[in-house]
Amino acid sequence: MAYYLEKISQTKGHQEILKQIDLKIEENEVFAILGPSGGGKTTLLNILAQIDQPTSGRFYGDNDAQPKGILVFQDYRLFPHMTVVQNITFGLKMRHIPKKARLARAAEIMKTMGISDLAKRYPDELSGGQQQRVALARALILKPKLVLMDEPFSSLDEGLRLEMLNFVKQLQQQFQLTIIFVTHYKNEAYLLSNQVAILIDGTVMQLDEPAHLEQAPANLAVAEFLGQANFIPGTWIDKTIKTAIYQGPVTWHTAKKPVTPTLYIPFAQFLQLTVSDYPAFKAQVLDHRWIGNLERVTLQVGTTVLSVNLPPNAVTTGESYDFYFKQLPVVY
Ligand SMILES: Nc1ncnc2c1ncn2[C@@H]1O[C@H](COP(=O)(O)OP(=O)(O)OP(=O)(O)O)[C@@H](O)[C@H]1O
Repeated sequence: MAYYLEKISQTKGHQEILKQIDLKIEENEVFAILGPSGGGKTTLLNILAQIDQPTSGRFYGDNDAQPKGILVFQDYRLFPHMTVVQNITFGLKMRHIPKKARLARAAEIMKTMGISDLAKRYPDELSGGQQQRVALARALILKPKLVLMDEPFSSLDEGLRLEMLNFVKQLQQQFQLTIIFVTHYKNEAYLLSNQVAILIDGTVMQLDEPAHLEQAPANLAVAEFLGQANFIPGTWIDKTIKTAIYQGPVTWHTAKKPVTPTLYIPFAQFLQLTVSDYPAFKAQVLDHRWIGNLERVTLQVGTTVLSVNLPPNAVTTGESYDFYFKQLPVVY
């Protein structure tokens, strides 16, 4: 079943927390809602979980059906007096699923999550990460129609968080689950979902693929939230922009030409040392640091300092280089 959010608004007191949210969530997909703190993510999930009523708008399934079988995944506490397999099969037992079928389903899910050998242990004999895996297995074994997850792994360290996200993805595919996943970490959203909705100030500001989001944020608010970019204020001189580091032609992704333009230079994929049709500026290298397969290079142009990602050993500290835009630079 696909799910539809139609013009959902929520007002509390005088505050308009959600403004006319329209979204469609396809069956068997992980749909990521990404946004800063206070953007309205939890308020929206509470409406989808039917804990709260919207001020206006509707949440419904195919053929106007009321969504059922919704599971909110947030409580990791395991039953301390039950073994791992008893914890995992508890929900199925409550639903009167026969023991043989319960154990078969538990065996399948435990195998996926690499916890088969923990089956007979009690929660206090497990590491934090193992407990998380059991909790995830215990929830998803119920094969809910729709799973809502509100920053479920935000308290975990990065390694464990990525591991849990991989399990979510695997279980989602194995059990054909529909998941709405809310987060303020863009990498989590990108890892889980091909379509990401950016929720800022109660408005879905962009619904897009991760790569396109980074290349062409819909507006300045989205670009600033996604971060990893330089924002240089400028003024118009006819159709060109004048900033402290660059003067020349630009383009914009917003519907209207911005009144006070801000030059947008993401760290990645916008600047290069190879000559192009779009000369940018001459800059001195202040610093360059290894960040995986690239280097984060700090540049100075006049009194402006900016950052850019370049291949390793492309530059030397103290030297000056001519930089070029890969394409016509963008303003917001
Ligand atoms: N009951 C309420 N009455 C008034 N304002 C509220 C109420 N609940 C939430 N808000 C406000 O609505 C806005 C959105 O809150 P919400 O918790 O949905 O955001 P969020 O994106 O989930 O943030 P976080 O990631 O910090 O949890 C915030 O400004 C919050 O202060």
